Amino acid sequence: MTSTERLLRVAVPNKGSLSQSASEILRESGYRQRNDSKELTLIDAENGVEFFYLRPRDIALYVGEGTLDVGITGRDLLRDSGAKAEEVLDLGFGRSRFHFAGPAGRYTDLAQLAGLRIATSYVGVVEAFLQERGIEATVTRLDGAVETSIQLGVADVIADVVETGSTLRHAGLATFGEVILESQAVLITRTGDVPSGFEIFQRRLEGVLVARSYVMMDYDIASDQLDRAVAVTPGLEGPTISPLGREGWVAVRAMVPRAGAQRLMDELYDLGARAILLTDIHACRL
Ligand SMILES: Nc1ncnc2c1ncn2[C@@H]1O[C@H](COP(=O)(O)OP(=O)(O)OP(=O)(O)O)[C@@H](O)[C@H]1O
Ligand SMILES: O=P(O)(O)OC[C@H]1O[C@H](OP(=O)(O)OP(=O)(O)O)[C@H](O)[C@@H]1O
Ligand SMILES: [Mg+2]
Repeated sequence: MTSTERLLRVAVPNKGSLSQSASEILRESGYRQRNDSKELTLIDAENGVEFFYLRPRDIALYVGEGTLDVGITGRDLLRDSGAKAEEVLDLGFGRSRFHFAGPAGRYTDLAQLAGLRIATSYVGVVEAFLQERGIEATVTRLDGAVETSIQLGVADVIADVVETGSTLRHAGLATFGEVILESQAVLITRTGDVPSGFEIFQRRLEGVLVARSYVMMDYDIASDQLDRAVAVTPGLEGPTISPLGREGWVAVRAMVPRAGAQRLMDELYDLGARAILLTDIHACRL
C-alpha cells in the first residue's frame, strides 16, 4: 500500500476471555500482533492496518461512534452497549450463554423476576429483556464476581455469562428460565458503514475460519466407484478428479468438513478407495 492510504483501525480485546483467541485469528490471517501485553497499539503498515488493544466492553462504543473502523468483541457486549455498530461475521470463539440464576431450586420461571433485585454486569441486556417482557425489577450493576452478591444479600438473583456452569455450581446457584442470549466473538463495524480496506480484512478472517472447519481429503478410487465416492465428498465446488498411473483408477481431491471427516474416510474405504489422506488447510480464499 502507498503511504497516502489510510490505515484500517481495528479494535482488539486487550484482556479477558476473548483476547488470546482474537490475537490468534489475526495472526493466522497474516497480521502482526503484539508480543507484549503492555503494548496498547500496533501498526502493521505492510497490511494497511493499525490495531488498538482495548477492553472488549468499550470496543462497540469506539466502533459505533466511528473512532475505530472495525472491532472484535462479544455479541452480548455489543448488545449491552447499545452502540450503533453491527455484526458482520461470527468468529466461532468466546461462546457463552446469558442466563438468569438464583439459589438452586428457588426459582423456576422468569415471570418470578417481578419485584426482585437483580445484580449483573450487563445492565443493558437485562433492562432490554425486562422491558420487552413488561417485568418490573431493580437492576444493580456490578463489575464482576456477580455470583457472590446473593450470598452477601445485595441481590435476589443474578444475570450473567455462563460458560461451563462451574462458577454457578460453586456458589450454590442454578439457572432458571430460557437462555436470554447465545453469544460468541463477532466482527463488528459501524452500522451502515463499510470502511475502506475492510473487504480484504474480512476475507482474510473468513479464510481462516473456513480453514479451521474444513480439511483436504485425497484418495484413489476405481473409476466404476467414482460417482458413489463423489457423492460422499462433493467438495465445495465439485472435487478435482485427476488421472492415476493405474488402469481404471482416478485420484480425487475435495475439501470436507473437519467434523465427521473420519467417518467419511471409513465410508470411502468401504467403497474401495485407498491411499486416503487428510491434510490441514492453513488459509484459503473461496
Ligand atoms: N467464561 C467466560 N467468562 C466471561 N466471559 C466469557 C466467558 N466465555 C466467553 N465469554 C465472553 O467474553 C466476553 C467478556 O469478556 P471480558 O474480557 O469483558 O470479560 P472476562 O472474560 O470476564 O474478563 P475479566 O473478567 O477478566 O475482565 C463476553 O462476550 C462473554 O460472552
Ligand atoms: O460458567 P463458567 O465456566 O464458570 O464461566 C462463567 C463465569 O466466568 C466469568 O467470570 P470471570 O472469571 O470473568 O470473573 P468476573 O466475575 O470477575 O468477571 C463470568 O462472569 C462467570 O462468573
Ligand atoms: Mg469476567
